[in-house]
Amino acid sequence: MSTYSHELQVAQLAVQRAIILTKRVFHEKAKGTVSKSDASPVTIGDFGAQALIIAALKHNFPQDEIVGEEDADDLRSNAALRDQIWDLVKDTSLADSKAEQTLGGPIKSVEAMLDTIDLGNSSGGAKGRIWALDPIDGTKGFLRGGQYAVCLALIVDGEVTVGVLGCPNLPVSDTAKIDASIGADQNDDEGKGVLFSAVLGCGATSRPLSTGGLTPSQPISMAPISDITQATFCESVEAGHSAHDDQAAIAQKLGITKQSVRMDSQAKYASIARGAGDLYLRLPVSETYQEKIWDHAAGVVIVGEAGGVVTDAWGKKLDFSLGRTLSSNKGVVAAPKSIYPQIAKVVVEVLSSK
Ligand SMILES: Nc1ncnc2c1ncn2[C@@H]1O[C@H](COP(=O)(O)O)[C@@H](OP(=O)(O)O)[C@H]1O
Ligand SMILES: [Mg+2]
Ligand SMILES: [Mg+2]
Ligand SMILES: [Mg+2]
Repeated sequence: MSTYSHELQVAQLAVQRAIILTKRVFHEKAKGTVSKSDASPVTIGDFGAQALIIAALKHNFPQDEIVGEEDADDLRSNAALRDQIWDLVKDTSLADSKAEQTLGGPIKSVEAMLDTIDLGNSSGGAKGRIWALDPIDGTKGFLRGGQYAVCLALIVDGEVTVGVLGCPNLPVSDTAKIDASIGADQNDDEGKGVLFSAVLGCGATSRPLSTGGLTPSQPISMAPISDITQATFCESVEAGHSAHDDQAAIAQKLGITKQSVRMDSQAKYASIARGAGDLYLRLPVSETYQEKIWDHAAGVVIVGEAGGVVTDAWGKKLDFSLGRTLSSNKGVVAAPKSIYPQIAKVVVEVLSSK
């Protein structure tokens, strides 16, 4: 077995199992949404997926730390919400019994579920093995019926080493370039659901999601691009998460004529890694906001292994060793190696002229 193959296998199966749960919630009208202290939304899907994934990690790697986005505080004071989540969690398992066994089987009780969710409370850091978990990335997209991703990465001594992104609403077929329709109204499951993975130094792959064991994978790589004016660039749907105006100015300076493709979540990283789009721009909207490690860890290693470069808006490598946030970075730029220098230069020009 090659290095990290067990970690990769567990991470892929854990994400795949969690997506069985998130898809059930996605297709329901009432998603059990509560508002967090920063006014952002969280749903029963986020809590349930975090419980299932942490349970699988703790079963296989009891010593590892976990930085998970959610905690169980709201559930300890809200019995109705807690019971709704438990109903989903206790009934979610992989259809392949060997795969389910690998993950340690079901969580034993509602109390164990709450404690498991709270195991995502690591403060992160530069030493040892730390998993970064975003149980639903793009919660606003999830609520809107758009793209979302279940994201898991292993950080070893501050370096992202394994990354897995489950994207239930991306098309299995990677032949088509993405367009504006990818961002919205994904209510039909037909031909959708992709699991992306990478191990540092070993390349990136994709495979169709399943509800049992892992399906065969294929290598992925970014699209070769010589003429930057033909590039497709991706950005968030939410104007509150990245600066649409700065991104439009950068695209214009680069001579990009195509409309940007707006989609929620790390599905943007996945889409450029498989060559369905070319660039991902995430310019900061606020001086004070610090990007969260779970919003980027998996995407960064997948894009890197697919032949891309990911830095912050000033060309600095993203530093995952500083805790739960990327406190020394601002914004994100992701692009194929060949055109990255051209883009980085224009990003700095646009930011400096403000
Ligand atoms: N002001 C801000 N700037 C950048 N990112 C923000 C932000 N406020 C929230 N976010 C993050 O943006 C993520 C979604 O990114 P995107 O816009 O690419 O879909 C959210 O993840 P969650 O949905 O997991 O909470 C959240 O962590
Ligand atoms: Mg959130
Ligand atoms: Mg997120
Ligand atoms: Mg999230």
